[in-house]
Amino acid sequence: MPQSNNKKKIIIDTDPGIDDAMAIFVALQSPEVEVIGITTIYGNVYTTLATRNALHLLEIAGRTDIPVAEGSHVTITKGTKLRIASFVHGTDGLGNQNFPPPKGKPIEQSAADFLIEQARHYPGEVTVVALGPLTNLALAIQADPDFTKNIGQIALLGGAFAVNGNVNPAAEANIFGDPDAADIVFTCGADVLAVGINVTHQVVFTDADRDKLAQSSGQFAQYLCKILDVYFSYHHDAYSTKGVYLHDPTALLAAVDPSLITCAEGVVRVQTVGITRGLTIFYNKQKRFGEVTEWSNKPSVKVAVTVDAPRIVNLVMERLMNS
Ligand SMILES: O=c1[nH]cnc2c1ncn2[C@@H]1O[C@H](CO)[C@@H](O)[C@H]1O
Repeated sequence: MPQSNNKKKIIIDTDPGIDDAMAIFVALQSPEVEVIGITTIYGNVYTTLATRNALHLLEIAGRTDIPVAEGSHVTITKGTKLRIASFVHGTDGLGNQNFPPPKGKPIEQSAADFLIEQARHYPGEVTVVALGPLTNLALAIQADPDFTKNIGQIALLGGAFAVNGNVNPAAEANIFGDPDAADIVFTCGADVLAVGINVTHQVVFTDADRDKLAQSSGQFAQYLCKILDVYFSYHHDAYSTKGVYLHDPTALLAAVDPSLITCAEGVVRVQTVGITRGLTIFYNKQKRFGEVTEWSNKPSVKVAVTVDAPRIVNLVMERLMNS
């Protein structure tokens, strides 16, 4: 597919994952977007499998021109006790389909080095859409003092702002995966947009939507219908919603078209210890506190507060069916 220069350059940092696969396909089908790379991380699966799945998805899409850079296998504090959500996505991360291994290989560069290099190469132009724990971004921020200036935007799927989490009542899965990294990203001073489950839980892809997708001859539609079963079963068991949450496609589309959401601006800090580890606390700057707090003098970020869910579901459907 020929790429023109006025497209938004996007790197997808991802742990595929069924809704990650949807987001990747939607991105590849979005005329406003040029996917310049995929970086991988643990979360829905371990990093090695995330890399394998990213390469596989690009092969399915016929887009092996897009580089895949493998990310960290451990948290920013070198933690190895990772929480892997195979119960949401299947043990292979893609609905227990046991696809053959991809032919391609990741590039030599690490995810963090790739992020640093691309941000430096296209200053102010690259959007990172982060769909997993934020370790790679935190590593890039720590390794290169210019990264936060060079990066255009960090649009992340993470957090549960003033609602319960999905790992436990406090924490959302991506932030819980590496709370220290998340706190580094939220306070780094870059243009950060957080799309949390307070918003994505409003974007439901129903059983009827899936039936419609199944009737389409679109190649991405057909592929996704094979892998979606496990994701639907999990949602039927865990929630009383008749459908699945479109977490990752919502974050991707919000980064591409900000008119799909409204945001509040303020400072976000992340709880890194204790029973509320992974909790995201947003300070709206309405009260001038008498004393210095952990939120004082920290840069503001944007947090999504409302979403045009019908328009997102339509966009996802349209782009997957026309493939
Ligand atoms: O209940 C859950 N536990 C762990 N991970 C989940 C759950 N539901 C969805 N996700 C995964 O984590 C991100 C959203 O938090 C999404 O990427 C989704 O695939």
